[in-house]
Amino acid sequence: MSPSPIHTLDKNGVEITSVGFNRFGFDSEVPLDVLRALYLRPHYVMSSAPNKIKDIEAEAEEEVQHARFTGEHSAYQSKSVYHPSTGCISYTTLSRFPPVKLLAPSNRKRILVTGGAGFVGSHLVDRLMLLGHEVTVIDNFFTGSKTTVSHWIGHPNFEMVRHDVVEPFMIECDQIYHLACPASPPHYQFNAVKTIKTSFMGTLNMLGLAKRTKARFLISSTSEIYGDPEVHPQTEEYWGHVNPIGPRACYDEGKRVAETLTYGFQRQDGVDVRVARIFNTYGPRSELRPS
Ligand SMILES: O=C(O)[C@H]1O[C@H](OP(=O)(O)OP(=O)(O)OC[C@H]2O[C@@H](n3ccc(=O)[nH]c3=O)[C@H](O)[C@@H]2O)[C@H](O)[C@@H](O)[C@@H]1O
Repeated sequence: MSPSPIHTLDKNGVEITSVGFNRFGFDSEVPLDVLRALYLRPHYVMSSAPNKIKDIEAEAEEEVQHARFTGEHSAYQSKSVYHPSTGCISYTTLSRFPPVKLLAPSNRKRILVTGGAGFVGSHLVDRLMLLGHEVTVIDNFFTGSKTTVSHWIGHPNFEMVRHDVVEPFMIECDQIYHLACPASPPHYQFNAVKTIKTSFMGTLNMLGLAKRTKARFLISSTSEIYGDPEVHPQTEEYWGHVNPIGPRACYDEGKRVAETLTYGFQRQDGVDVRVARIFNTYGPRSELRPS
């Protein structure tokens, strides 16, 4: 038999079922059991016992006790469970997230990922989140989709902003991964001027941010900077063979100028930079069409 619900009485012995008031056209009345559902359950839980049966029993008992105060509103609260054996912490709000490492604040980086809703970006976001960092994604969703990172939305370490990198973006961060750019021929040729503007202005804005915040900066470049190469395989010393006015130039030359900017900021301003020239990639979340 489940324990009887808890009733709170006022000084006249009348049960209190709500707080706030509804008068003068202003309604601030909230049922008490809804409020209790939000604040009564312990938010932070330590779990050292991998014993599943014990955990399930303890959780069931907690549910019963919680339901005595909260009636039908028992599932409204977030919870954080720390597992000392793996050093991970699981956060639960209304949905449950994969466990991420619990890092000491000094090891936890504030990381900005531009283009983080895209194919490569979303896998990077997964990795950084699982490692326990704080990740902010900015993306204009031109080719990316919120669904690629929707499993992190609501997580306390995750933020997503709809923003076009051609406009400046101000944030305090320790690292910047700059991936925002249309990457497949139909996408980058859709608006060639915008593509090269994104590469140039976007990279300039992100390098400016890296300079101001002293953030480490990585840009995802491309094997296309080699153009139509005369050397196979291409080594980093090879400078490429690019047609500057051809239909692919907006992407190829855009990434080349982005690399030039990146090394310019390194030489002039001491920005800590990395360039990753990505060759053809595919996998889960990539589009099922040739690119
Ligand atoms: O292989 C490569 O060379 C490319 O790899 C990735 O591109 P990928 O993940 O394959 O492509 P998408 O899935 O289209 O991701 C690009 C992301 O940038 C975003 N984006 C695009 C254009 C723009 O102006 N702003 C912007 O935020 C898109 O919405 C998308 O989320 C990198 O994001 C590119 O910078 C890199 O050039």
